[in-house]
Amino acid sequence: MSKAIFIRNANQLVTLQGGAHAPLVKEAMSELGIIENGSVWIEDGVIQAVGTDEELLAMFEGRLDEAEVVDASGKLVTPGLVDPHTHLVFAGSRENEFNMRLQGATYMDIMNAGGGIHATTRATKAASNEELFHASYGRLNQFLRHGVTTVEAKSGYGMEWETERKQLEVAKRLNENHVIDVVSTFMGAHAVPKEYKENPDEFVRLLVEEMIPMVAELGLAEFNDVFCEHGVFTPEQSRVILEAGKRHGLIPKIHADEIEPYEGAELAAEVGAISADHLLKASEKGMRAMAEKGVVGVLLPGTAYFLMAESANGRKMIDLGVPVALSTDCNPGSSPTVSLPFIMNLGCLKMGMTPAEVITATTINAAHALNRGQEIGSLEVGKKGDVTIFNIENYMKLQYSYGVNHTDTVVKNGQVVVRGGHLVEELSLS
Ligand SMILES: N=CN[C@@H](CCC(=O)O)C(=O)O
Ligand SMILES: [Zn+2]
Repeated sequence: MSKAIFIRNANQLVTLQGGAHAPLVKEAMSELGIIENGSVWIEDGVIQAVGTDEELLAMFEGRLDEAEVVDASGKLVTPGLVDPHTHLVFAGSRENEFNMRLQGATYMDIMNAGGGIHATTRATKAASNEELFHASYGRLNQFLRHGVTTVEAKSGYGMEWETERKQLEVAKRLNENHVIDVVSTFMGAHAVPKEYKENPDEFVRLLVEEMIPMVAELGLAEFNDVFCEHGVFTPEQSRVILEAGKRHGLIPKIHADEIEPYEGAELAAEVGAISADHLLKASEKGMRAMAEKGVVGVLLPGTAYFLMAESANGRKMIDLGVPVALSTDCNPGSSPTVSLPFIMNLGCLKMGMTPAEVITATTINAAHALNRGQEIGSLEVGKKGDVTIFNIENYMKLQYSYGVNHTDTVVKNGQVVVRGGHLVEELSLS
C-alpha cells in the first residue's frame, strides 16, 4: 500500500466544497471555499481530511511518519483540473491548414474540400494502434504537466467502424495505462464521410443501427456526441443519433452552434444532454433552455481564438444560469493545445468570466460535464486524491500570469506524479 500524502500549509487551498451534487451556477460559481494555510490528508487514493494546517495537525499528529509531506507554503492548491472536451486520440498534424486559414480560407472551406476532419481521419486510419497510443500518451503527459488529472477523449476520426473502434480501444488502453483518467465519448457523427455525401441519412442509419449498439455492447464509451452544424448534421439528424445513444445507455453530448446558429443549444436541452459544447452562436432562447435543464455549457475559447472567431458569450450564459465549464478542445485542427491554464486566461479576457468563475469551470463544473461531480473536481472528504499545486500565491494569478506553466506538483489518486514541474520517472515512455 502506498504512503499517505499530507499536503501542508497552502497559501490558498481552493476546495470548491459543496458542488458535488449539481454543477454550480450564477453567484455560486464564485464561491471557491478557500482555506488559508490549508492542508489535505490523502490515504488509499482518497481524500481523508481537508482543513487548516492547525486542524489537520491536531488530527494526524501521531501519524506524521506514515505520510509523505508535501510543503505547499506560499503556493496555490486546487483540485486536479478536469478537461471535459478533447479529441485526444489522433494521428498527424494540420499546420498546413493553419497557413491556409491565415491566407483567407475558412475552417469549413477546408473541411468541405476534403481537408480538416477528413485529413485527420485519413492519418488516423493509416496509423497503427501502437502509433496512436504513443502519440496520445505523450499528449496526456503534457496535460498532466499542466495540472490536468482527468481528460475526456472523443472518437470521430474514423467514421467507419474499424477506425472508430481503434480510437476507442486506444482511449481505453490509455485509461488503463496512464495515471490520467481518460473518459470516452463516441463521436462517429463527427462529419459525413464523402461516400455518403449524397445520402447522409444512410450514414445516420449506420450510426444508429450498427455503430452505436456495438459501442454500447463493447462498453467502449459513456457518452455519444454529434457535430450539429450547417453542412454537417442537421438538428433532426442529430436528435435521431442522440436518442439512439440514449436507448443504448450512452449519455448525449453535442457540438452545438459553433460556426452558425443552428438551434443546437435548444436541442441539447430537449434531449437532456449532459453538456452542449462550443456555443459561439447559441441563441438566448437556447441558453435559457440549457439553464432550465441544467445542461453544462462547455466553452472552448481556445478554438475561437485559433479560428479567429468571436468567443462564446460566457458572461451571458453564467448570468442566465447556465452552468459553465471550460476545456481545451485539444485537436489538430481547431485547437492544438493541452494548456488548460491558457484557456483560463482566455475565459477571462475573451468571455468576460471572472478568475473565480474560471476556476469553477475547470474543476467542479467540468467534472459535472463528465458525470463525475461526486468523484472529482473538489477537495472534499471521500473524493479522489487528485490535487494540483501551483507555484503561485493565489488563484487569480493563474489567469493573470498567462503563457507560463505554473504547475509545481500533481497528486493523482494519492500519488505524486509531477514534482517540481517534472513528471516522475516511471511515467515517461521511451
Ligand atoms: N468542430 C468539430 N470538431 C472539433 C474539431 C476537429 C478537427 O478540426 O479536427 C472541434 O470540436 O473543434
Ligand atoms: Zn470538439
